[in-house]
Amino acid sequence: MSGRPELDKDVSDSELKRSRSFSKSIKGLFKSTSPPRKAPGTAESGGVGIKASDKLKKLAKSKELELESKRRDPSAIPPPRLGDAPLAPPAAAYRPQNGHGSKSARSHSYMTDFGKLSLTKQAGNSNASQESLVSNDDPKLKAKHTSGGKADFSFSDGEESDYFQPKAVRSGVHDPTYEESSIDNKLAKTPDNLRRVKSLQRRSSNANATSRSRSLSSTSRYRGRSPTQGSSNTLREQSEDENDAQCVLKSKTFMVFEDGHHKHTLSVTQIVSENHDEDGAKGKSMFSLSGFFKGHKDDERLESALSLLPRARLEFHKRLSRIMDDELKDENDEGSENSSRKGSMPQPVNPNAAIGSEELGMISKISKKIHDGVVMEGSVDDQMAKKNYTLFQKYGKPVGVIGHGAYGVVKVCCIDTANITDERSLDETYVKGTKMYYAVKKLKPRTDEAKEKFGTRLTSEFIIGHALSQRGSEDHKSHPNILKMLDLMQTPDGFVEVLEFCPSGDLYSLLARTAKTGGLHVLEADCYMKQLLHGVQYMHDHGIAHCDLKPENILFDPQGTLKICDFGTSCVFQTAWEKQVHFQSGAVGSEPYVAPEEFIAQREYDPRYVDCWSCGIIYCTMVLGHYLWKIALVDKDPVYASFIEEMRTKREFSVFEEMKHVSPEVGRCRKLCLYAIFQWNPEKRTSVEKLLHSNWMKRTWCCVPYKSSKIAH
Ligand SMILES: Nc1ncnc2c1ncn2[C@@H]1O[C@H](COP(=O)(O)OP(=O)(O)OP(=O)(O)O)[C@@H](O)[C@H]1O
Repeated sequence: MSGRPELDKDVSDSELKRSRSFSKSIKGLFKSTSPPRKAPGTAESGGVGIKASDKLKKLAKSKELELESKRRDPSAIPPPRLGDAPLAPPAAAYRPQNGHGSKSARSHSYMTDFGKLSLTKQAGNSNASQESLVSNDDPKLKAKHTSGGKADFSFSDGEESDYFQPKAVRSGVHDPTYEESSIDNKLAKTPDNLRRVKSLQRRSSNANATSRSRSLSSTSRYRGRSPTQGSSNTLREQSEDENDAQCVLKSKTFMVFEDGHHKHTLSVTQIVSENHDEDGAKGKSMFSLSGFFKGHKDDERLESALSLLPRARLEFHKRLSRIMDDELKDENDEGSENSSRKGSMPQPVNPNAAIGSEELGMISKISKKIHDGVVMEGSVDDQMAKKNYTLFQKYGKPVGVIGHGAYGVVKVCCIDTANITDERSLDETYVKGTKMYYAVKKLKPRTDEAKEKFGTRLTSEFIIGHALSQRGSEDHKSHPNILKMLDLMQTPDGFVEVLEFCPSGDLYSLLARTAKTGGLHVLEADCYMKQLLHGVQYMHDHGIAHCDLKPENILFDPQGTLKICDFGTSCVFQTAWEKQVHFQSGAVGSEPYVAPEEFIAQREYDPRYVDCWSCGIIYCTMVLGHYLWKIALVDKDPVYASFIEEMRTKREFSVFEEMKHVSPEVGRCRKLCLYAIFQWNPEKRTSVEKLLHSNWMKRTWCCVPYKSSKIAH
């Protein structure tokens, strides 16, 4: 998302291009050009899958142990090699500039929009605000981990053995009575607190039931602990919280209770609190003529938008198979050249992949639409109108503008379910009272953009988003941390995507808002990190890497459920027909979040490890309140250069060493994870999956229960 000025102007100046496009990956399905690659973290040789089979795992075990012992060697981060230009600058480039030596680098800040706090000041502030909780830490634990200073660049033995953990943790329901050393649990150890925890757990299940008011699709297996809104529910829960557990920390966006649980209290955009009439006009400010004339013509075009998806709400795969069949039928009719394609379609070997034959059919259909241009000049296609609701009929009228993207405006549409008389299924989104809100993102080619490029971007963004939205579990429910892509509609002058609406904005805005008050609380950041990792892992499980993870592409609902969005530059590293992981080359994304291997010319990299790096940077941005560095190139960024230098000479990085946590033990686990993430050599880097199994994440209280996730909670 780039609907706002970038954090740093330089970032947009040097826009990074994508070397391996989505379409290229798709083309590669039938005519594979790149040989199967062995991905780091996969044990299989030859046809490499995301995960090694059990048998192969056993076979590889001895090798893994050997590798593991090597990884524990502090020299795992090698010094930059001269051969690795541009990562290896002349020696002078390593020298601290402007006084930003290894220590003073901490006071260097690239901070622009988040506020003018330097790192030193920021750390000081947040430490002070968190001090009250530190005293609750178990002194035994403190003593136990006094050694926890130096980085060993890997997880401790405990991290690995905890992989096979008791059911209570694996179930995905956070069980504070299990996690011995978590700060949350320590706080919950007194009989009084245990009683409160039980009461909270009971309430949690009640809340799950009431949360249905939030979404009309009540079958979702992923449900947040607290109901979205519906003022009575919110008020009831709030008062129960206050009765049951005393609030020990409160900020504008976050509350921590003495028993360790927390609650996010994100503000909601004004658009949803305004009262809109049937025509989408605001109840009070009806005479805002400028607004009326500005949006009017545009809205007219939106009104006639029709879905490119079939109307009937069949099961996802049936729905898409139908498109596929139609498409193949069309192609067969067109000529004998294509007629053999159906028969020669390879059998899927990877059922988890988000991109399968259904998506391929959709890509073909959408690409054709884009290529043929606008077919609905000025009026609604009669045939389609019979089958389809228009945008206004299905998603309501626009009630406001939520953002300006690089490719068009993002509007909010609202439909009052009380006025719906026919039988129809409604897509899951933000609900307030009887009103449902959708984000409607207009997509049109930039003036200088070639049709083909626009087509690639559109299909990438929509197909990947839509496929991920539908494949959350066995019963095709979505994942809580992936923004739902609900529909793609065609207007007389372009296309619009209909998205689940997130009324609490994006992480970038949240960081900007909270910068004045000391930034996010560390427990708040930890919870978001855990959600982010879950969302990214889910993408990776389905053969997709995001490749542009940054605060602008992370949205929130008011309860703090994090949603990853914007799949326009995502990479399909594995489709339904592939066992191997496809690597890519060339830098993609925003500079501060781009992993170092992406800058190495001609070097192919595993996109999953790039996502892992970006998650680490996002986390640091959340806790520091500013970028960790401007770009991961030693000759361009003195802070990154000092990171490399400090790691080489001292095997630690002062910024990570000085990051405070409310629990020293959790802080120690976190530090190990940070060192494991920021391995500039991707082959030595940890993975998102390993991070989710780390002691840091296991000790992190997360407010989203991942019931059907295979990842331990
Ligand atoms: N579903 C949504 N709910 C709430 N706000 C949204 C939603 N989608 C987008 N926004 C807001 O609109 C702004 C612009 O979004 P958009 O996706 O167009 O950005 P973009 O990155 O420029 O797009 P693109 O990457 O396609 O160029 C975002 O900054 C975000 O805050």
